[in-house]
Amino acid sequence: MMLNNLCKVGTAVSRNLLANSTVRKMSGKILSVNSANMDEYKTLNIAVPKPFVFSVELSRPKRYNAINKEMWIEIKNCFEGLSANPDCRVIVLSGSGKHFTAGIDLTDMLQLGQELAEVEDVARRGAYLEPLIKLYQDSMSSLEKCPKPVIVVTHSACIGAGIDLITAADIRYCTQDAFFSVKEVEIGMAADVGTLQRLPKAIGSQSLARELCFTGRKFESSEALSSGLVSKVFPDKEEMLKSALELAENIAQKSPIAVQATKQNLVYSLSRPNQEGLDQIREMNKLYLQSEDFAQAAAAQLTKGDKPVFAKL
Ligand SMILES: CC/C=C\C=C\CC(=O)SCCNC(=O)CCNC(=O)[C@H](O)C(C)(C)COP(=O)(O)OP(=O)(O)OC[C@H]1O[C@@H](n2cnc3c(N)ncnc32)[C@H](O)[C@@H]1OP(=O)(O)O
Repeated sequence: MMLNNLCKVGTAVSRNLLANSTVRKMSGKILSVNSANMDEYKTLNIAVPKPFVFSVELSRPKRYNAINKEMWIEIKNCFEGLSANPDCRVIVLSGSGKHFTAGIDLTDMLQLGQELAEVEDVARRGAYLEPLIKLYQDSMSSLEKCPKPVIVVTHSACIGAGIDLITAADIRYCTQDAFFSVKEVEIGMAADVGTLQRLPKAIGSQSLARELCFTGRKFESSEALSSGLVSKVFPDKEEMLKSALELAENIAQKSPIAVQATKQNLVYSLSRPNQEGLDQIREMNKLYLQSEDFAQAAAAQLTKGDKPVFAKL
């Protein structure tokens, strides 16, 4: 394989020297989030601000982007659609209006309470709730399962379900005025759609994660930064979005095979022994090291040539 790869690198070196960019045949996959149906979402604004970069904006500004049932469903559909969309390599997730999100829509919850009250038997109420909780869990997990990196940018409030959402993303930025709260205990419930699983890993301190989850106390951007929940703090939303888009553009120019395999292996390795992570990446790379991307990118590094242009994936 090594010999084969070296040959490929050699071929790619000469190809790169002859032509700095390669035109690739485009994939003809059927997409769930493509330019034709991007406008169909009621609670999300979807745009393509840069090549291969999608922006997804929570868009219920009058309700502070409180997540109602429609938004839970749309988040899931959107990220599942983008997972399969070869035109999408990186996603920037933001919130419109005054706050990033006020968490779950509490009026939806009241409505749910009324619906449950109409079901007499406790086991049947449980059977009604179980698939709903599963749907909401799958909605948040769709960010983590999406093989494309998700950069989330939060401003002002990020509460309750907002923490479930952002901890399922890959990279988190916030503004100076941002504040956070794992508010579930305050509304009398244990967080059940991802925070308890992902927050301790995101910040690396079980002690702090547990304190935040048991108390629901509000914490500011400075503590989000020092704890590792976010990796950068910006003076305002405009600067944050600009920087997130630059980062997204940078990632989008790299081999989609390399980036997506990297995300998949990072996510896979998070909750497994190192050996299992190594086994998975070995299985993936025995295929991916034979791809044109590897040959092209390695050749460009070797010759200090122009940035390669990678085919859609
Ligand atoms: C299966 C279950 C899955 C997931 C469960 C997740 C649990 C959670 O998400 S727990 C967290 C729930 N959210 C909250 O407790 C947030 C409560 N709201 C606030 O703390 C504040 O409103 C704020 C978001 C910090 C904004 O403050 P401020 O800017 O001062 O505005 P307000 O005057 O407080 O509110 C204006 C307006 O918005 C309504 N509103 C706020 N949050 C929600 C919400 N989560 N759901 C529905 N509506 C919300 C608030 O009631 C006001 O409404 P008016 O009609 O204007 O009075």
